[in-house]
Amino acid sequence: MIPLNDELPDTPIWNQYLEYQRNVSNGNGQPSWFQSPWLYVECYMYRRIHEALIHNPPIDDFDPFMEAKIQSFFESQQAIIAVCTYLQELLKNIEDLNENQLKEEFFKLLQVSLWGNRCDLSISAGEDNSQKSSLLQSLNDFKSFILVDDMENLWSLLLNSKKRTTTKESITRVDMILDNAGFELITDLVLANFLSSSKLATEVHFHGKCIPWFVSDTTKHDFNWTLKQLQSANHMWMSRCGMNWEGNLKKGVWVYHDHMFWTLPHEFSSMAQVAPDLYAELQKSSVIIFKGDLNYRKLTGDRKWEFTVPFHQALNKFHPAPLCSIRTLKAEIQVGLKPGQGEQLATSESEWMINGKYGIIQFDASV
Ligand SMILES: O=P(O)(O)OC[C@@]1(O)O[C@H](CO)[C@@H](O)[C@@H]1O
Ligand SMILES: [Mn+2]
Repeated sequence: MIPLNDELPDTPIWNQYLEYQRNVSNGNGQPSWFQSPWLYVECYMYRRIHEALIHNPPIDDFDPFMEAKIQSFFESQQAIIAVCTYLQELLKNIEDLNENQLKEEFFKLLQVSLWGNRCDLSISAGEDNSQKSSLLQSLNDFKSFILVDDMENLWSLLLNSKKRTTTKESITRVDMILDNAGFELITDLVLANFLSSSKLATEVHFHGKCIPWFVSDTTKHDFNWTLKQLQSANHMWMSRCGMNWEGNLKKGVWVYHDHMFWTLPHEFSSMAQVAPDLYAELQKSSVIIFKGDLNYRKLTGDRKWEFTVPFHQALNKFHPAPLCSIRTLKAEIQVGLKPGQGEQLATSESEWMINGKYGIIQFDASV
């Protein structure tokens, strides 16, 4: 690993982090691909690709993963139509739903967003990994693969907040730390639309990446491209979604943010120190939803925790607001399991932590 040699705002932070890695390697030589922590070297690789491009105008804003992301979007077309159609049908009578019905729909869309996280192009090394079938019919079959299910906690928080939101001024703000573009992003936007339309949230703030990242992660360009694509689709409900979502952004009930911290190698327990402005922004949130596996690795510091360690402990004092991780398991890290749960899974399925078949919706309330 060598220092970065470009002039981006995050360059000094990356180079300081390299120094830090040199110091912690305890004289075991230079930080390097096979010796240094995987989280660091993997992030570094994506940042080095970006550096190579930065040095080569006019392709300095080229996204080498754009083609794969676009292809994956089109390959998921049928599944996208299915969720957009489901949402639009649901919105027709959302005002008439009672509390239980609303909760049932919320749980469904949370699970769709969870399984949407299977579609990531980093784990498949850029190969096709799109959603081919409609997820909605399969949710019951997948239920037993949810290893930690804190959907009730998330629901109670949002419902209580909605009940308090009687005056016009009170705000329920949901922040979504986005992961992959393509089908997963659509499922996140569908969930956000449901939250806004049911008034479970008065504001939704999305957070994307500043540079191409882990192949399929959402950049501002991907976000805008997706909305335009939906709008111009030859399908009524897809295009309705695209129109409404752009409308929400224009009205300011939805806000898109990016911050360089999301493309640094740091674990989130360093955020308050490394990016105090972002930490302060997240403190305004009623609940933060972290999508995906990489965010889970950064939430827990990518450490080899015992499976039964409480999520709160693994967060290592990262508590800007109540938060919830929604991820399918693709990296060998998991906390907050019941005693024996992890060991049992390991005996029946050696790849349970890395094959994306299992998922969690894991909540931490305390600030
Ligand atoms: O964050 P995501 O999109 O859910 O997953 C990203 C990911 O596939 O990338 C790495 C492999 O390259 C793993 O850490 C992780 O499983
Ligand atoms: Mn990703």
